[in-house]
Amino acid sequence: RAPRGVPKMRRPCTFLVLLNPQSGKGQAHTLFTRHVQGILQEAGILYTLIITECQNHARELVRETDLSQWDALVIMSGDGLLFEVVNGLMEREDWEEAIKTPLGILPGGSGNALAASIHHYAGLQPVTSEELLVSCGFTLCKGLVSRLDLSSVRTASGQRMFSFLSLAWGFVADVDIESEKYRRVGAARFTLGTLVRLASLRVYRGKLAYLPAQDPRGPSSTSAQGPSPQRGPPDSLLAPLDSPVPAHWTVVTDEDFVLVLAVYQSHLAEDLIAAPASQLEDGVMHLIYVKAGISRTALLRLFLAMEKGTHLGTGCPHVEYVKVRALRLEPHSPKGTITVDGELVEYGPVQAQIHGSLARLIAG
Ligand SMILES: Nc1ncnc2c1ncn2[C@@H]1O[C@H](COP(=O)(O)OP(=O)(O)OP(=O)(O)O)[C@@H](O)[C@H]1O
Repeated sequence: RAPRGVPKMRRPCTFLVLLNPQSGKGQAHTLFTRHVQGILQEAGILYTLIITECQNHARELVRETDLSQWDALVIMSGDGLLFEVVNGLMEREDWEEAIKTPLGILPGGSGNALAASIHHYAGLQPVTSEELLVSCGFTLCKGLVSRLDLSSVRTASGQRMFSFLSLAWGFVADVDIESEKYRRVGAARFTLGTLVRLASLRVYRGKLAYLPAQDPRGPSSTSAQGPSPQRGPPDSLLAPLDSPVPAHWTVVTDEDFVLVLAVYQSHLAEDLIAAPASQLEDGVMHLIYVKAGISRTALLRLFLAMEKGTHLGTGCPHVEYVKVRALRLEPHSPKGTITVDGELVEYGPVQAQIHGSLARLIAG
């Protein structure tokens, strides 16, 4: 039975499953057939399976399709394909309705942060790989639909995207992108990437400012808002990127960082619990930043503790953690990497604000 207040999907129901055959170790289709197909059939769930052929295939498909045919859109891949689907839905004229289509995730990638987060939110013992896939398969069959926060991210060229997972700059973003070449080793790619990056640890210069979630003035909007969006809700907390941040924001005095990470789910990967306190619809971004001066050993210890989600309680003086509703990052380093949901985006000034409960997700 569904807990009180949690909507359950009607039966029989029909899913559109979008599967990226290249995700993770390139075995997503086999994994789906072996571990998920049978569970869905036994649960009486009908589905149409579409194998994505290239980048943006899923994005274009959900932008154009008649969504009334489907009770849910299910993504079997890493987090990158879900990022495409979320943005495809937000690009539609009927975005407000479209983004309420229940989404489901089946881990087929090497990171699988959202899948691991859903498993964690259900209070289950941590599992990885195929066990996580089976757990997510059962979650889909239960069909309990939760609300999901999305963050609106804006870059200097005026690009706007919607993100369900993270915004990263510095160490984490570098590891995410540099470790793509090790994707064949699966989730271990991040451990490998972390060790390689630790050997060439560097400092990232820039300015960071944020609107704390506990703003005593309450959820105030700014008077100098950015351009009104064509699609999606207005970013009422953000000033234009070429203007100063609103006066009541907190401006971080340090300008030398090792990493800046805003995460809105508990997990950053199957075995990295970056924000253990995070929930699907807590209406905040969990901002974690590490100031320059941290030793390699301390940083390694931090990542090892992150595997258990205990890193924020280690008392490391270089680590700061704050819940925010909006933030702005202005890198000074001429070159660098910024990722949104693990995907590379335009490098330069970037800002984001959380939009609580905008999307829907099948979770436990
Ligand atoms: N058939 C395909 N061939 C190549 N790329 C594809 C295909 N289908 C989707 N893509 C693209 O692959 C990218 C990576 O997908 P995704 O992040 O879901 O998997 P992954 O990279 O294996 O997972 P993870 O991020 O967990 O490592 C996405 O940007 C997606 O658009």
